[in-house]
Amino acid sequence: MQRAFSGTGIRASEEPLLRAGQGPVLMQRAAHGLATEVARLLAEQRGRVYGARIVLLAGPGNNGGDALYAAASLVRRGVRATAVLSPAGTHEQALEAFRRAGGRTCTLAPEADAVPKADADTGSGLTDGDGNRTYAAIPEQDWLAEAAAADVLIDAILGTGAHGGLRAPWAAAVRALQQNAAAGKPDALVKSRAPLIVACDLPSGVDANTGELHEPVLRAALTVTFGAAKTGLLVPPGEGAAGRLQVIDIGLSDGLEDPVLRRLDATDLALLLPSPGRDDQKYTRGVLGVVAGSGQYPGAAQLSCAGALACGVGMIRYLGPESVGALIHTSSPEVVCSQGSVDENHVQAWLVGPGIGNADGSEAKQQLQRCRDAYDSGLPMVADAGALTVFPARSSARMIPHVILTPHAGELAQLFQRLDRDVSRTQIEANGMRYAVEAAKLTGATVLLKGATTLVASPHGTVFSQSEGTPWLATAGSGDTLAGIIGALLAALAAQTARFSSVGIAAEDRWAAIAAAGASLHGRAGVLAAAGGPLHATALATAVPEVWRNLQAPGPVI
Ligand SMILES: NC(=O)C1=CN([C@@H]2O[C@H](COP(=O)(O)OP(=O)(O)OC[C@H]3O[C@@H](n4cnc5c(N)ncnc54)[C@H](O)[C@@H]3O)[C@@H](O)[C@H]2O)[C@@H](O)CC1
Ligand SMILES: Nc1ncnc2c1ncn2[C@@H]1O[C@H](COP(=O)(O)OP(=O)(O)O)[C@@H](O)[C@H]1O
Ligand SMILES: [K+]
Repeated sequence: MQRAFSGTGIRASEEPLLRAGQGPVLMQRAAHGLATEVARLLAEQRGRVYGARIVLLAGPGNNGGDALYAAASLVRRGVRATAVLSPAGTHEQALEAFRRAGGRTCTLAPEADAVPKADADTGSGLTDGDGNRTYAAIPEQDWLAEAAAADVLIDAILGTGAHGGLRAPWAAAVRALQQNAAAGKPDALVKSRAPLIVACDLPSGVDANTGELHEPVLRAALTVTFGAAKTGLLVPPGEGAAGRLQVIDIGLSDGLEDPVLRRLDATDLALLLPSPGRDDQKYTRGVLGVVAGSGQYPGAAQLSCAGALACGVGMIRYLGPESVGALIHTSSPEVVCSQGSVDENHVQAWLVGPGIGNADGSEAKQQLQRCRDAYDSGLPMVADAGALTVFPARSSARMIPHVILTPHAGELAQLFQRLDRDVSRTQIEANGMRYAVEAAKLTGATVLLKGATTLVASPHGTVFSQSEGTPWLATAGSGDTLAGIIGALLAALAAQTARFSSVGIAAEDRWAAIAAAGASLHGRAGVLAAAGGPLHATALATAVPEVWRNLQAPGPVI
């Protein structure tokens, strides 16, 4: 399981080491990790490290220091490196090491434009191996051209010491880089693509604690982060700016306290996903009741049932209009369909809401009543789509973590409105974690906020984040399938607390873990079904069993 910590938490864990004079050692470990990852990237892209070109944007703090030390070691491997320095100052020892190695520098002008000044005491670009001036400066303005021609651009302007977004002159410098990239520079004759951006510790402008973006932010292909993952790198929208995440161990693990969030990995899924035992029969494996679909949206019911069936649910009891039941029977004859009431159906969990419509007709009213009855039954429940418009009706002082709400950002904004809290979709998209956590606290329910990174907040404060999917999942019916997957896992796993404790998840957090496992399976199924190309929701359920099989850890060879 991957764990993420707040930037402040990670800094606190560094404190005792810093007091013990270990700061330089930590920085060397960080720099070594960064240099190794950049070298790996260069080797992948170019076939070799020697002769590559990098530009680093080195801010005034330790973040810039990390990158300067890393670049110094890359220069010693034959990389041509140019550091753009902050007028506010630079980590002196790291700069010295960089210059000694033969790195080139220029310093941004303090005013709010991107025009840099060549370092005052250089000019001619000379280097000498043993004198004081062991570096060369680059002429004014040239750093932008140098950046465009580079193989890798290292963003080391701000790290965990950042307060807010980039200020002048860095903000202007980053905007200038972005404008160049948008205008199609660099010259295609020289280089076929823009430099790969590597963020040192985190992309500058991403809030390490919340994942909020303070623009301008350079979108990284790779983020090399030190000590542990910062929360902001595993939640939206920060994760989208960070690219691939590589965590470098710098020896902080002893000081790290409770993580802010967790991410289930393939091993966790293999341990958590249910598999039938010899003595099982269909009722013990979990029966899922489904209240979904309407004359207007029959497909949502079919997709939800298909998602649940793909997870090997013991049985589905479907409640809804006869016409929808007939359709479900055609695509999934194993589903038991009726028009009965919730009370008449014995199940382990309910999935309510996909495609029930919001019209006032008697059919929709009946479905909404079934949703309420399912809630009143006190059984574990997934409330999706249409059910989110009636539930929860009021802010609840009760803890109901067994109720899993699955809104996307727009639906969460509506939910907040019903709770007399004015939060817009845009605000939720800018800081998903804050609002998922707040919604879980307000409702007492488990809240799964859908998106490229899906967050699951338990009302007890635990947060999971999953991001295995593909943008191809943004297609109609994808969410219905997800609801079915989570419903099936809920029916099978709700009572199996031991399974969760075996992977370090408290019993009270198992509802959130079930939702997170569902999101992970759904994302993986999306990647498999899309295979790099388009995806339609029906293909998702079909892909789930193969994803599941691939997750199972190989058994012992007897
Ligand atoms: N503390 C440690 O023991 C270690 C720190 N490491 C590195 O050090 C970084 C943290 O270093 P620092 O605490 O020096 O902080 P930063 O390097 O993030 O930057 C702090 C400096 O930036 C300025 N600044 C803050 N916000 C700004 C803004 N919005 N616009 C412009 N300037 C701004 C501050 O005035 C300060 O001078 C980590 O991200 C990591 O890269 C690593 O070397 C590992 C060990
Ligand atoms: N850009 C994206 N990248 C990865 N997954 C996405 C992206 N956009 C949406 N998804 C996922 O696709 C699903 C869409 O659900 P939803 O919006 O409810 O669709 P629908 O209501 O049409 O079924 C969610 O699981 C969400 O996490
Ligand atoms: K950075």
